[in-house]
Amino acid sequence: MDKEERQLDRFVREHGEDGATFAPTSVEEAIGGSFVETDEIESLQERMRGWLDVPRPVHIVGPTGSGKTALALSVAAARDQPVVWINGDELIDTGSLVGERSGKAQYKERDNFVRGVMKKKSIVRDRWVDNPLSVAVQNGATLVYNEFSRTKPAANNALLSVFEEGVLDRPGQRGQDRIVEVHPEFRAIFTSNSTEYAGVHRPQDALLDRLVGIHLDYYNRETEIAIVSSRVDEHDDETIEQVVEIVRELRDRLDLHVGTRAAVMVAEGLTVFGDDALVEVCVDVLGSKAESREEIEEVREEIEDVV
Ligand SMILES: Nc1ncnc2c1ncn2[C@@H]1O[C@H](COP(=O)(O)OP(=O)(O)OP(=O)(O)O)[C@@H](O)[C@H]1O
Repeated sequence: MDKEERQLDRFVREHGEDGATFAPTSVEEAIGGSFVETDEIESLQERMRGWLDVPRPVHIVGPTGSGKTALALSVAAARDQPVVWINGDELIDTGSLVGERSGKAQYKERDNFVRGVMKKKSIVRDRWVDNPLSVAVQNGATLVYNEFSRTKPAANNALLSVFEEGVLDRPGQRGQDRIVEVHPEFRAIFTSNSTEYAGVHRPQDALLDRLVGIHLDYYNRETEIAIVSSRVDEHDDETIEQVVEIVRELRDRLDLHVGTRAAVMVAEGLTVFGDDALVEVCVDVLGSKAESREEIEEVREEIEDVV
């Protein structure tokens, strides 16, 4: 294998034949456990499924750690179609959504034009790599575009013609390959964080105009108890209920986003440090959100008061 062949071989091993990476592949993989469905969650899933059936893309907006990603993946996974995942990022550009030319592909041609004399010819061409959006629209996949408002609006412009005209423009492609038809089974679910969404990352109105927006708050008490007990099985019901009560109370009192993830983490901490360490465990779980020593001391005081 020469150098170029080795590079190509490594690229294919890392990215697959078409260059696209898809991760995570299931809701269980994304949340590291089984997905809990309560009445509250089922009713949200039903609402999302209804809009996807219309078909309209769905945008879930909610605070950090409230369960947006898990919910989006659960609805995507329940459709009998492949799921394609994109994580929004400042560095994403049009090419990383719709495909681009990436490296070279080498093809070998053998000519046997004089009997017994073999001529080998190496042809090197630009290699076209489809990326998640172009893979999803062509294969009728359900696209889950997590935190899409972190991507610069200019890159997300590629989505406008997908929803409006049912075609995807791949500017790096030439001729008739440039425009691809959107597969009739293609659907899209977007998530974004309520604080970021309202701030500097607000996506262009032309895109928001084409999405149905479903605003999530933190789940109700019953759902949070069900989620925490599904994630940490070492505790009795009473301990789980206490953890959820404390987290919900801190959520109201503190000027921090205290999501369901925090409740799961507190329950995990108690399995290691024991129930007597409840205050310390809560301080550690919320500690990374406090910006100064003074703030963490205030957080500790509130925790002690609540516990
Ligand atoms: N229905 C559910 N079943 C089981 N666990 C869940 C469920 N919903 C949320 N969780 C738990 O809560 C955590 C947070 O959920 P998720 O990652 O979906 O939140 P998010 O709102 O997307 O967070 P972020 O804004 O940080 O991306 C998950 O890691 C998982 O532990």
